[in-house]
Amino acid sequence: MDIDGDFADWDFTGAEIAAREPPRKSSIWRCSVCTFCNDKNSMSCKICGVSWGSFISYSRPAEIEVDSRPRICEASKMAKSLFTLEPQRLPKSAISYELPQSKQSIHIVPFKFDTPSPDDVVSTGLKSTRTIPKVDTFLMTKSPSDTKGKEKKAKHLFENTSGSCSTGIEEEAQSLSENLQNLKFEKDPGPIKTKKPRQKPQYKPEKWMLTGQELGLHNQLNLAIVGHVDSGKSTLCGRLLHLLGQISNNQMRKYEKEAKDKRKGSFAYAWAMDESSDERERGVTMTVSVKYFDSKNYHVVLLDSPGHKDFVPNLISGAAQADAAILVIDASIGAFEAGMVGMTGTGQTKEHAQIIRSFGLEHIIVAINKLDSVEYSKEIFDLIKFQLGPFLRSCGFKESGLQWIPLSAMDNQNLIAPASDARLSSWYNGGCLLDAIDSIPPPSRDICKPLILPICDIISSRTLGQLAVSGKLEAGAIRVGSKVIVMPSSTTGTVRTIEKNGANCNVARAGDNVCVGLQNIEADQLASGGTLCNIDFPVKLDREVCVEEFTTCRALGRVFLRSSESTIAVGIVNRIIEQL
Ligand SMILES: Nc1nc2c(ncn2[C@@H]2O[C@H](COP(=O)(O)OP(=O)(O)OP(=O)(O)O)[C@@H](O)[C@H]2O)c(=O)[nH]1
Repeated sequence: MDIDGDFADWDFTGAEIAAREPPRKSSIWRCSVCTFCNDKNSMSCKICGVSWGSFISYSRPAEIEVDSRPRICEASKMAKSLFTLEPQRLPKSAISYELPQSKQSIHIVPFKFDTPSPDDVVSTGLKSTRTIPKVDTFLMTKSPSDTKGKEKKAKHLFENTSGSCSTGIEEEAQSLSENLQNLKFEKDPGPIKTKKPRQKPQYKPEKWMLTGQELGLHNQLNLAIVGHVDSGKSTLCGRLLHLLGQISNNQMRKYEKEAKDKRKGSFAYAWAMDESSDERERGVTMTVSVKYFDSKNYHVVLLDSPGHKDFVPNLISGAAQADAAILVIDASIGAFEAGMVGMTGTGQTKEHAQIIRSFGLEHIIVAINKLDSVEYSKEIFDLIKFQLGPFLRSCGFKESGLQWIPLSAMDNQNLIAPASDARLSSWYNGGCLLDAIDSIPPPSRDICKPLILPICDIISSRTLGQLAVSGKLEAGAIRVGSKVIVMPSSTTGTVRTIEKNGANCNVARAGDNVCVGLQNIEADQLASGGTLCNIDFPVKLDREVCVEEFTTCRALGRVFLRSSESTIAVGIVNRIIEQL
């Protein structure tokens, strides 16, 4: 696979990275992301801009045992640093060093965290600003033939400046030379011999697949609810469902009583979403909980995601199914900051925003919650907007894709109607949360393409039969009796039942979240991460993971690499190369 994206040291082991981090007493420090040797006085890396200071604010990394040897999970630290960059500390323009003796100048372009999203790159042709000019930044070259000359050049710079100046240029030249020595050059494998991509026959959708969209019946909006742990996501969802009649008063009274009996009275609304006893006991969402309500414009599927960092993989499976998101921010004192950075670098606000943008989501409602705990302060609302806005824009969200809604889920302020509390209504006269949801533009659906249903979960239920899979239809349509092929096991089966929005139905189309009961398939032929496909149009494969080129199917063209419980790289599949 040829993968494009933002990568953070994912090709090194934690121990290797640890070995490379210089002791602070040295005259240089080596950037753990790009390995560039920086002057001791530089607070951020001159190549990639990662802040040295951001590493030291973390507590000592956990040691884990691998093959009976202790290993330090430094990769996790590196990844965290990506999400805790402080933009104002990055060098804003290219840095030029004049080396007077050699009459040479070195021009270094700073790292910018404003890479266009994969969607922008593909659909608008935008390019990342984080490119490094070949001629100027010779340290980044990997061609062995280039290297000899450039190594000479660096040594020459070092020799010419050594001992003759005391301005830091000597150290700079030394670090250049060291950087060259530390680069490992792989033998150039030469051009890769590839087969031409297989020509697929043209797909023609059948009539029954199209009707829903043509009649305008299909306004489903899959809405992921994300945000730092305890920001109030489940409470917000529970409140909305109760206000919109999806939870009866009787049911709500039952939740209140049960929560009170367990001394967790404040979690009554969250209990509507967190249904497992483990989740209720711990007061923490662990899996993505799915509920529905109807707004003026949409049939909304709420995907309440876990906020705790241990459950980010579950959040990813929720984000993968979403069309838009609500990012919930806790406005209470200290909580917003914890979500952004946290004392131990565990703030999930940034990571979640990155993840949802990487899944191509363009519309995000920032719900600034718990304003009741700060007297509905306009200053706090503005401050959060001021601090979070630039970060969201740097992730690739456009101004037009962002909506900022002040609210209190607990006090029912500004959820489905304008705020009644004068402390909020005195300064806010914009729309409520439900208006913001209705103003999200309708998502486009690939109904006219062959079926693609990535499998999120394998489930067994009485109504669906012994074997069923759940997930969101990314493309095409499916109906009871459809023959499907399961990839990567390449086994065929028949759709026995379809469950959508908790009820049985006969047809489901792109955009629907469904549970599909299957027959004539064995359990060991199904796995999460696999894909149900049209029998004549299976996804291309050369090993046991289902991917498609991004331009063909966005959902199967995205790649996330996670290590030590952190997202360390995101990217897209540009090309699937079949080696001869
Ligand atoms: N004061 C105040 N407290 C709130 C509000 N919304 C939620 N809470 C409280 O915040 C705590 C956490 O709420 P949850 O809804 O479980 O938070 P969460 O984000 O779903 O938690 P995870 O899914 O575990 O990350 C509970 O004690 C809630 O009562 C609010 O608007 N105001």
